Amino acid sequence: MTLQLTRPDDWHLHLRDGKVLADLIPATARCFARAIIMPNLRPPITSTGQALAYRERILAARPQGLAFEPLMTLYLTDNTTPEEIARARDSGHIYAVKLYPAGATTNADSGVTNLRQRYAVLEALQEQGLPLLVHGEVTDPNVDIFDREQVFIERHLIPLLRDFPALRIVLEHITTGEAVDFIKGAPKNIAATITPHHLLLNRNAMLTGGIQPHHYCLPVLKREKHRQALIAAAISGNPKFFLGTDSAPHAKTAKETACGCAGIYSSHAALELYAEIFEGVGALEKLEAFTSFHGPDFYGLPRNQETVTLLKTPWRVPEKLPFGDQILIPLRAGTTVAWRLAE
Ligand SMILES: NC(=O)N[C@@H](CC(=O)O)C(=O)O
Ligand SMILES: [Zn+2]
Ligand SMILES: [Zn+2]
Repeated sequence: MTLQLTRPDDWHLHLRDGKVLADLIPATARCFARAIIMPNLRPPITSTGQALAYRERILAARPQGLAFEPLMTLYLTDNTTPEEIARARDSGHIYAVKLYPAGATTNADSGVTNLRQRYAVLEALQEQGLPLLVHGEVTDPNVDIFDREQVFIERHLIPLLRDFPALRIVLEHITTGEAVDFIKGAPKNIAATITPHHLLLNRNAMLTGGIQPHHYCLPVLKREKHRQALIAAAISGNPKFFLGTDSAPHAKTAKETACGCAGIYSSHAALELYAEIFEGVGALEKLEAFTSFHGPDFYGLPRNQETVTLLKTPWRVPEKLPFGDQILIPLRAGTTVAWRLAE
């Protein structure tokens, strides 16, 4: 059995920087034509100049003969100016601005401390037509970690929509039924990405049989009923939901330690795993729109012209992958994946 799809794009990717770029890019470039490159480096990508330099480093590490195009983003801080947003827009290479509530996730300590004080910059985004990508979790220590997405929607996202009705917003890596319902009911300038891991796993995968650090990510995995709601959204054909892997590699040593960091690496098998999920619920005919149409349509970019082919050829995911001087443990390490991308 084979499946032909318009070449997809990854609308949420962490490529990191430095030596590891050369290890990471091939897995994405073999499959995806473009990817939104998240800016949460250390230090973060906060200026147009930094984003353009980072883009050059990515292009330099790109394997020969692969046409992969990185779509750059800026990291919103308390110091981002409206002028920087205009510069970003004019550069032609920056496609969005990322909001990390300060401290919400990996490398988010330079994030926004008070959204209400950033209204001049949000105004500029709305005017320039650049989407705001949101890590949608509150950091309030009094809010249970499993509720942080839902509370973010109530406290921050709903007021944001009201105050900036023309701003395009992507609620990244949604994890709850509440987020699905919110997105479905929101105006058409609001969309969401869904990761393979949140479609495949519930929180048992992180907390049974001993703690499973390679299944720890943010927003944290949720209950089964939320996973079911995400699957229903992904296969619904609703153009507000599209592919974003949030593939977020960390060295094995940084995951398998006290205070291990958040992030799951999936680029090595991302499209294959989405196919597995859609096939599992008898919805393969809905896969292409989710992987290849809804994202570019939302961003106002052309859909890709070429196609990719998935073969029903089971293969075994390696136990580990190279990551600069270190190694990383990929999602589904050592297990079989049913679909394989044709070379
Ligand atoms: N998703 C994660 O758990 N981690 C991401 C950051 C993010 O996307 O929130 C990372 O950069 O490692
Ligand atoms: Zn995030
Ligand atoms: Zn991410």
